Amino acid sequence: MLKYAANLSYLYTELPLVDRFAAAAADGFRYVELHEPYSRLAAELRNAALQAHVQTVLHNTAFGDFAAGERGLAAVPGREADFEKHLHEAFVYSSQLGNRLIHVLAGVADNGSSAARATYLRNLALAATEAAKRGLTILIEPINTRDMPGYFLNTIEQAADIQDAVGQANLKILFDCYHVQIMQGDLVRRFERFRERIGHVQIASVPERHEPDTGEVNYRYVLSAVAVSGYDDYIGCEYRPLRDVHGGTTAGLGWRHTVAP
Ligand SMILES: O=C(O)[C@@H](O)C(=O)CO
Ligand SMILES: [Mg+2]
Repeated sequence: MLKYAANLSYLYTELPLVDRFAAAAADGFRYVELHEPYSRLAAELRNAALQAHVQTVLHNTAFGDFAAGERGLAAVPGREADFEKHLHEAFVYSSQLGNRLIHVLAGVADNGSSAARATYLRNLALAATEAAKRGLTILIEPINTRDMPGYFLNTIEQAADIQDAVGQANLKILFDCYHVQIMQGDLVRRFERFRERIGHVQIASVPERHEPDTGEVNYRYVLSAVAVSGYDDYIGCEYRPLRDVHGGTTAGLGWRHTVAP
């Protein structure tokens, strides 16, 4: 049985963030994930999760100045001190929320640049070393260049190369099927090939990023292959509900009965 985590940055956005924990629980989710928890006090979110009896499994390091185009800082030369602040903040929230996974955002940087690569390796080594002391796993996620032009990390192969260069066991790949399908395709074979390197999976329809029972990807097939592989980490439900217009996130959860093993 795969373990599904409701992404509270995309699902239940009809509600304030603290109320989304209870909404997810009411729909049967036992796990949730977040992009940026930093707009709320960690204690407030922890209480919301505790009261709803859901476990937070993942959050990201901060985007930074989103309006100015920042999408994280790990691969951005010259911003190491700011990256370290983001990392520290992520650890503080994880100690409050209890999640063991932190997605470190690479940021916008030229992935042909040796300075950006060196900065990324330096920051990831630091993040993985500090995370290991806390029993945490650091994730890196290839993101498609259509949604995030200029983002440093775009393919699973590039992520595996970075993983090898950092060489720390608690640095894993976040395999977001939505991004992988847009950039590369061959989802099942690629998942199987990199299976041992993957620490988290996310799903959404392609190309619209709605519920996984719409769009071009056959998630019934893909998720069955993931289950058969013995994958026992989480599946993040990171989509923008199409059926919001018909009455909110809950109305679009039928896919859990039709495509989810
Ligand atoms: O796929 C995504 O966009 C996210 O998983 C993320 O963390 C960055 O926005
Ligand atoms: Mg994702």
